[in-house]
Amino acid sequence: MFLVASDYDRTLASEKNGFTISDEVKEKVNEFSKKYPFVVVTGRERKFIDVLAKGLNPTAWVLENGPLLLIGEKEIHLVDKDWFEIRQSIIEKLEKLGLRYSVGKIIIYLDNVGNFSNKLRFDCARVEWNRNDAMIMPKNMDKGKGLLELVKILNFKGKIIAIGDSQNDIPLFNVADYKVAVANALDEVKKIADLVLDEENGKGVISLLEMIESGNLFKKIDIN
Ligand SMILES: O=C(O)COP(=O)(O)O
Repeated sequence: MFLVASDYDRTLASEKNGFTISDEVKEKVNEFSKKYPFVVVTGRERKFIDVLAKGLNPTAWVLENGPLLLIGEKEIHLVDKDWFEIRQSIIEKLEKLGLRYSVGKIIIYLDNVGNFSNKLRFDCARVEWNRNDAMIMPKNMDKGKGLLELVKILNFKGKIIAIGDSQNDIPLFNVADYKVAVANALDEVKKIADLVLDEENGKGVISLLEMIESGNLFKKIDIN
């Protein structure tokens, strides 16, 4: 038994299409998800996914980089109440720094703030990067922790195959049994992957799913 956990931006969907998922990738994932568990593990908020990935029906979602699970219409928030006080104090600091941010149901997003990385450090929160964009989130949370909570809820006990491209996928790779990087992944992600695909973005995901369905992946690895 295995489960596929896939990142969204620059993995399922490409920047070229403004991160809207292509029909080809959508159809493949929807068909695959009827046979095997397939989870999208993304930094994105639900409101963007509802538009960009309209019609995509994976087994479940891990959103906001870990703390928000979506199974069917059931939303589960993995967060302590005191986080919202902490979040408010961080927002005040961001205001003082004059940085533009947006707030999800749980986490804070900042785009294009690579130059501020040394100012974006907090004792009471974790800052996760996706290239130049930052996400500020509860300290004990990341994509890997969110996925492990989901797996418990689904009562899934098999192996995890993860696919991704960026820094925030590294904690996801850390909980996976087999790690796959798309061709457009950052070098630091490719370095720790078990398999680096020749194809970029959604084409990479399709080729991984085809390798699984044909049994070719399991000739290379013992994951069953
Ligand atoms: O950074 C984001 O908002 C989403 O990115 P991800 O799907 O690559 O995690």
